[in-house]
Amino acid sequence: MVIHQHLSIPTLQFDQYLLRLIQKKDIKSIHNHINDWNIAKMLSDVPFPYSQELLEKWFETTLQQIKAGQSYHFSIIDTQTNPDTVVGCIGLTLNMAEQSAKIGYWVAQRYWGNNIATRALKRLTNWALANLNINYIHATAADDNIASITVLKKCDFQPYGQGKEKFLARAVEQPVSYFLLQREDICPNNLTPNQNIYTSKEKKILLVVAAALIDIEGRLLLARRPEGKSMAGMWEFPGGKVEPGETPETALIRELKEEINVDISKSCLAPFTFASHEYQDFHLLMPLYVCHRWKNDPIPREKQQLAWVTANELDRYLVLEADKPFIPLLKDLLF
Ligand SMILES: Nc1nc2c([nH]c(=O)n2[C@@H]2O[C@H](COP(=O)(O)OP(=O)(O)OP(=O)(O)O)[C@@H](O)[C@H]2O)c(=O)[nH]1
Repeated sequence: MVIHQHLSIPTLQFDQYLLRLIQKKDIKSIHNHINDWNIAKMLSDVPFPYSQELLEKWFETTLQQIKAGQSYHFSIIDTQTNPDTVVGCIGLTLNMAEQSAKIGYWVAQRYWGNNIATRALKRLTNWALANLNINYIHATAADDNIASITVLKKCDFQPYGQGKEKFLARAVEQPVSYFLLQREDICPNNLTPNQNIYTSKEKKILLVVAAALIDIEGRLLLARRPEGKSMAGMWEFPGGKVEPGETPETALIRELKEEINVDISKSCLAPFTFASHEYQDFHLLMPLYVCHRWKNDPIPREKQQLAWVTANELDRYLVLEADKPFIPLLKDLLF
């Protein structure tokens, strides 16, 4: 799988609700909900009244953007009432050059007070930072939109500035606040408790082993940390912690089998370089081995995405901080 190819976009569930991509059959319901002054006045690009014709045009453009992998717009569905009951919408528009996305959402007035926006925002931001090629998500809220500002703060968005923006429904410029959510805000690279910790006077040292698997076409295998793990969405080299009683090589052979189902023998592991990197809570010491031979095609066994990457493509992948010094060395090796 290559990261700029389009993802298969899942349906994202939370409690009794789900987020599924917008569909044409939602138009009528969305039109009814959004044609409400209390909703329209808070959305900068929604006029009031909002004609169905204009909404249909927005739908067409948005569906094209979704097809092109440039945006992700979901209807929020309440599964307990009716599988077609739309209670609101939430959408992300990507800025590929900045590796960022802008998020916007609304919930129909009759469903207010159920914490739906907060839960939908958490669900979508967690998924997006783990699965899209982005580093941060930003949002804008009108300063009188106290409910939305509260939702953003509950979801760990940090305020980073203020400005003025035109709101179509109000036909005036409106003071707004800007908010930002970075990967580190939702999943810091914390140390998970493990026996493999050597205490130094300063920081605990964590010994991890990793492999650069290179195939016959000269491509390198990267794995993406899945949703739920610290630093979800960042790319890394397959591997893991050295357990008590293991050598680095036996640990790596075990990890590669567990994570990607490949069988490797010790003689195929060539020490290449190492990382010695200070994270906030621990100091990582990580030998990196190069390997050209193994048995079985790598398959993701821990819900992680895998990517075979050429030297030219390497810079597009957001790798963990400790791995950054590996990239120029590996490019030299692959070219
Ligand atoms: N496997 C691997 N880990 C890396 C790399 N770079 C890097 O900083 N690490 C760090 O080394 C540690 C690896 O531990 P791990 O793979 O066993 O554990 P994990 O955090 O994925 O999950 P877990 O502790 O819940 O099992 C993590 O803190 C990870 O952030 C890398 O290229 N490969």
